[in-house]
Amino acid sequence: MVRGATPAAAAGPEHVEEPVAYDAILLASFGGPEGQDDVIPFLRNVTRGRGIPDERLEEVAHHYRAFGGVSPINQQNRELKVALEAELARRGIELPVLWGNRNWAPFISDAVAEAGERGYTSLIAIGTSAYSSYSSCRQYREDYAAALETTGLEGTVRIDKVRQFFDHPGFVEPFIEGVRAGLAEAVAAGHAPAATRVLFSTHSIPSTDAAKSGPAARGFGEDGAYAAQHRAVAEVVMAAASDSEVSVPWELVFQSRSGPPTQPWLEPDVNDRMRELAAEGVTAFVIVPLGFVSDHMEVKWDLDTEAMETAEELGVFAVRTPTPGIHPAYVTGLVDLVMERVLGLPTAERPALTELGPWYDVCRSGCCENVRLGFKPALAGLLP
Ligand SMILES: CC1=C(CCC(=O)O)c2cc3nc(cc4[nH]c(cc5[nH]c(cc1n2)c(C)c5CCC(=O)O)c(CCC(=O)O)c4C)C(CCC(=O)O)=C3C
Ligand SMILES: [Fe+2]
Repeated sequence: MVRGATPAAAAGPEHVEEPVAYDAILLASFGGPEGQDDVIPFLRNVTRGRGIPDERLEEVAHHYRAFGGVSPINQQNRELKVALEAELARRGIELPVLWGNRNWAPFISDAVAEAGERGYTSLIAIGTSAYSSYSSCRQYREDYAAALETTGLEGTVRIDKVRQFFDHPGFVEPFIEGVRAGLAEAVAAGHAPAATRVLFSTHSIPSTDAAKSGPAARGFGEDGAYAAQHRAVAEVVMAAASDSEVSVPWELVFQSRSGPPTQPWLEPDVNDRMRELAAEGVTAFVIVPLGFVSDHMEVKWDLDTEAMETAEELGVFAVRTPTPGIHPAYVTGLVDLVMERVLGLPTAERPALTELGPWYDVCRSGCCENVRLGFKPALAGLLP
């Protein structure tokens, strides 16, 4: 329900829900392997039912193998959990944090089973993904529904989720600091603003997923809310991080594409674009992992390894700016996102740095559907 006739509320569908006295926070993430023997079973979990070609699986396995079969993501989530617990304690908020993953132990269903054992009946989920798309939003909502089914807790435990937080100041602030520092480095290395590019990089997704991202009724165009949200956040970051007299051009690029070559995914690829721009005379790149919350494998391999090799090959300057990780602004922001639901804050009191937000507490019907995989039950969404 919307309280107060705020312009945002008046303009669109209801964005905010009634307050709820949640019992616990469900920190939900992707999960990753923690040893060589985990790699293939993990990749089978990730690609279940998707027909990703074996060559690609081998290729991805190779990325993990190069790091001893260990993805950094689980350790990063353990650290995030500890940081959230510290911030909750500091603010005197008595909400335990349960952590579970989509593709590796501890699984989301393990965390939900534990909630059931402890007698919790309402959970507020934080998915470690900021934007709207099937992979970054709806699939988590499907996982919550599946976890309640697996554990037999349907009808006993309620799971809500915090809004997608792409434009929440706590998520955006670390990127602003990173771009400011990255631009300063490029200048210090003697690169002119006109010969410098800020490349905001995010996970490529199939064009069909992009088109379906966000509520259809809002008409985000062929790349959907996913691309619109990234562009809007990039504008905010550039405005806040740039010197008012000097303007450095920026672009949105994509990385970590998979799937068959015949299937269209969002482009351009970060490496391809670096090559084109270098040929046009660009000498410095500030690469911003805008689509990622922490330095997991997509960042460590696709940016820190591959994109840096591309830069070396081209003989250009490149710096990769930090992800939010456990930046205090991000951790505080995540707790704020939980508390706006506990308190049932009206739209006008919910911080959002772009005109696209604050995003919905409950996703609109049909939002972020996957036309390739078909319909699966999902929580925290309006029914058709
Ligand atoms: C939008 C998006 C995010 C959100 C950004 C975020 O949440 O941060 C994300 C996160 C992640 N993706 C990850 C890993 C993988 N993603 C895969 C496959 C895919 N991801 C996709 C999209 C996304 N993925 C898509 C459309 C596919 C193809 C499958 C399909 O057809 O729909 C595959 C399978 C092999 C391959 O295809 O590459 C792997 C191994 C990891 C873990 C990294 C680690 O271990 O540290 C993380 C955090
Ligand atoms: Fe992925």
